[in-house]
Amino acid sequence: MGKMERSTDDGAVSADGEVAKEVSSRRTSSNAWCMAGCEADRHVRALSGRIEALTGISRQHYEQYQVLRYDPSQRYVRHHDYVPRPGQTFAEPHGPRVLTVFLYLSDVESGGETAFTDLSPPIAILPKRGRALVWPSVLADDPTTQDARTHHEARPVGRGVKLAANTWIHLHDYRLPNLWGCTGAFEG
Ligand SMILES: O=C(O)CCC(=O)C(=O)O
Ligand SMILES: [Fe+2]
Repeated sequence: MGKMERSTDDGAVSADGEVAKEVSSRRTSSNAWCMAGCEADRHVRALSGRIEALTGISRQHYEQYQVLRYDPSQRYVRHHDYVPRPGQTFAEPHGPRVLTVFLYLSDVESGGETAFTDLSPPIAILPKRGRALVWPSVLADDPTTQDARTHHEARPVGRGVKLAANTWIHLHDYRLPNLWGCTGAFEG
């Protein structure tokens, strides 16, 4: 796995539609990406198989696992995993993120819930090692339109360390355009 580094959030969008990654007080965790060597691990491959069985969507549609670490007081404020941009037409071959499969890799003594702020009533999920949470980012009958109900936040960790991982699943094949540098990920 890559090195743990301070997480970034989406920043300004440039004229050609590229989204800047910026360090922000909105998101204070650290993260590492599970790249080639990590993905070749048999446990990681088995995990992807389980997610394929759960979602019915091939791993070709998944971004690399993003492994997260939150120390006490670290958090991610309310946001959405699919950020629509003005005039976006989904010319991107991989399409939007349609599902998040969120994996909890540790227990936390207090805090660190994933909370869906815009549901009434809001619901909050406690981190529990081995627990997985799945939510959609788009509407079932229009998978290029954001489902605004799934805005969420990671509440600050109280005591303990929260380890978790994001699996972001796209509408179309993500791996081929990613190989060709067409997804905007991992430059620089
Ligand atoms: O840590 C959590 O509970 C949620 C993290 C999250 O929403 C994200 O990384 O996009
Ligand atoms: Fe999120």
